[in-house]
Amino acid sequence: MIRLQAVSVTYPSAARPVLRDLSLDLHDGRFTVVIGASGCGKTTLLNLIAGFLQPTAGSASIDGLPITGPGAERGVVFQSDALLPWQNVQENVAFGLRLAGQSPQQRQAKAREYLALTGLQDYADAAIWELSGGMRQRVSLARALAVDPRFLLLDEPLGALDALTREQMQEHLLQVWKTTGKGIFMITHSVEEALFLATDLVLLRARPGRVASVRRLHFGERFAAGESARSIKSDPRFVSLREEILEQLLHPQADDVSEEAYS
Ligand SMILES: Nc1ncnc2c1ncn2[C@@H]1O[C@H](COP(=O)(O)OP(=O)(O)OP(=O)(O)O)[C@@H](O)[C@H]1O
Repeated sequence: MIRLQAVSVTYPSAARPVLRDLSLDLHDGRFTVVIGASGCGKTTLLNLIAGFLQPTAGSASIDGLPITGPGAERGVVFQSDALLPWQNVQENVAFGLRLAGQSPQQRQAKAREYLALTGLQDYADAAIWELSGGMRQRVSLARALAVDPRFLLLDEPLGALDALTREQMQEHLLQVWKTTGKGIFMITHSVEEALFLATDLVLLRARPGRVASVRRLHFGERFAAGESARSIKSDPRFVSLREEILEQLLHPQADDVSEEAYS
């Protein structure tokens, strides 16, 4: 488990903390989604978990050991895909494996496995510029998965995609989550996306960033168990919760921190 305990972050150039006294647990195998107003500190939170940033106060740990930097058990996928345009799809997926010292045969086998998992088995030899935005994000996902991290950290990975591709990618992410059993931590600006994917939905308050609520949800689990996305997204409980969270984002109230459970 990854644990943030009473973390605060103040950037050297800033007078006020971006995150203050924030505590959050990320459980193995669960899909934690963070939503909050622009600038409330979501990426800062991800950077803490990834080990790119150290807290000014409080602690970030994995299995009780301090997070002191990036680690192979935490794979990161950014909004812009950061693929290497001079390498083909398979070489991009195998990139981390080469850094890990694996042989060319091992790299090829692993890359093929994760290309199949992300539905790109027919594109191993394709150039990056030949791919659509959704396919590029799937290559990024395959590259992060190939080094077999315990947790995937996704910073608004679907933000640049058109609406239809985005819905398809949401379904794809749930399938990958179900197949691999990885813990996922994801940032999104879409309330509907957050509700559909999350087992743990974290709402952040702004200035300074802190946890307003953590909800346990089961909509993504229902999709993983075979229910259709349309049926889930039109479920009255889904619709009313979407409106409730939108209202909380648009008109934040007092700083009550709550733990709630929804089906
Ligand atoms: N390296 C930095 N130095 C100084 N200030 C920073 C730095 N990185 C982020 N900030 C500031 O911290 C605040 C939170 O930024 P962050 O990117 O974490 O928020 P966010 O919720 O991810 O935003 P968005 O939803 O717009 O992507 C912003 O006001 C931002 O300007």
